[in-house]
Amino acid sequence: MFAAATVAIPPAVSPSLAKRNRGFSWSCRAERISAGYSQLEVRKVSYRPPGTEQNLLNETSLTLQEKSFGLIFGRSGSGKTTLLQLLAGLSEPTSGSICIQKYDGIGNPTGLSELLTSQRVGIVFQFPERYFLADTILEEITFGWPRQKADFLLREQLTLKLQNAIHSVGLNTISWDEDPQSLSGGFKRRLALAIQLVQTPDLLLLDEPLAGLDWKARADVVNLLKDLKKDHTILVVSHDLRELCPLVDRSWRMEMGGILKEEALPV
Ligand SMILES: Nc1ncnc2c1ncn2[C@@H]1O[C@H](COP(=O)(O)OP(=O)(O)OP(=O)(O)O)[C@@H](O)[C@H]1O
Repeated sequence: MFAAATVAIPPAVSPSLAKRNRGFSWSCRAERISAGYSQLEVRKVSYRPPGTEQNLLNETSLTLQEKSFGLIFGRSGSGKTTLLQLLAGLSEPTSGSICIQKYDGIGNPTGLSELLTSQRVGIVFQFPERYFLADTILEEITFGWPRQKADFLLREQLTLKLQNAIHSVGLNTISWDEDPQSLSGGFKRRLALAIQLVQTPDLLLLDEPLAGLDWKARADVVNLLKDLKKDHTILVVSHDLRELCPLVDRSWRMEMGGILKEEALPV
């Protein structure tokens, strides 16, 4: 199940977005070359939904370096989507933490780790197109953008990023006046990705990005993810291991009860 009501809606633009753009950038290429790298660190995260008796996740840990592609696979109901929801800040871990840690060129941590905030994460849930709300592509992407006069600068920044996002998902050949529902399956997924990319997330989470697409659209989305991987840190939950295998840098199997083990893809 996916908490899909948020799918088509770009995360509300908050002051922390502007702050993030002025401050630390996880994806700063120059810094990475001269002074090491940053990575996502999920540290012994357990999760028990309020009012329930059982943990859905049990001391889940993983690390994923910036600009890497991670894939989590495993049986239905094992807790994969639950983990993505925690990473996106939609629920809070019962224990453990989710951080970004910087390292120097020889792998020593530099400074304190920072908690991963929801403003730094973009998430595309399964079947995102089911939740498109607007009549045009432009309205769909700008839905939820600040409308107040005082937010003019923020809107201007988002507009600049919009061009990049549209270009990076290959939607630039399509009129922004088109109805999102008239797009092909593959282009609907592109639109869902563009909505998230406008917010320049440090981490992009995708839940079953190939689900429900025909073979052509699946190949298109795989190629798109290959391109996005050059500039983004991507963590995917999927059952489509064979198609995604060439992109994967690290993979984990989730077992029932939310137990995560690093393991090569069984393909
Ligand atoms: N809020 C909740 N309260 C209680 N149980 C929940 C809650 N949310 C999810 N679950 C249960 O937790 C388990 C893990 O669900 P989750 O959707 O994370 O699995 P999944 O591995 O993503 O499955 P799939 O591959 O089918 O998408 C399921 O048994 C689900 O019914």
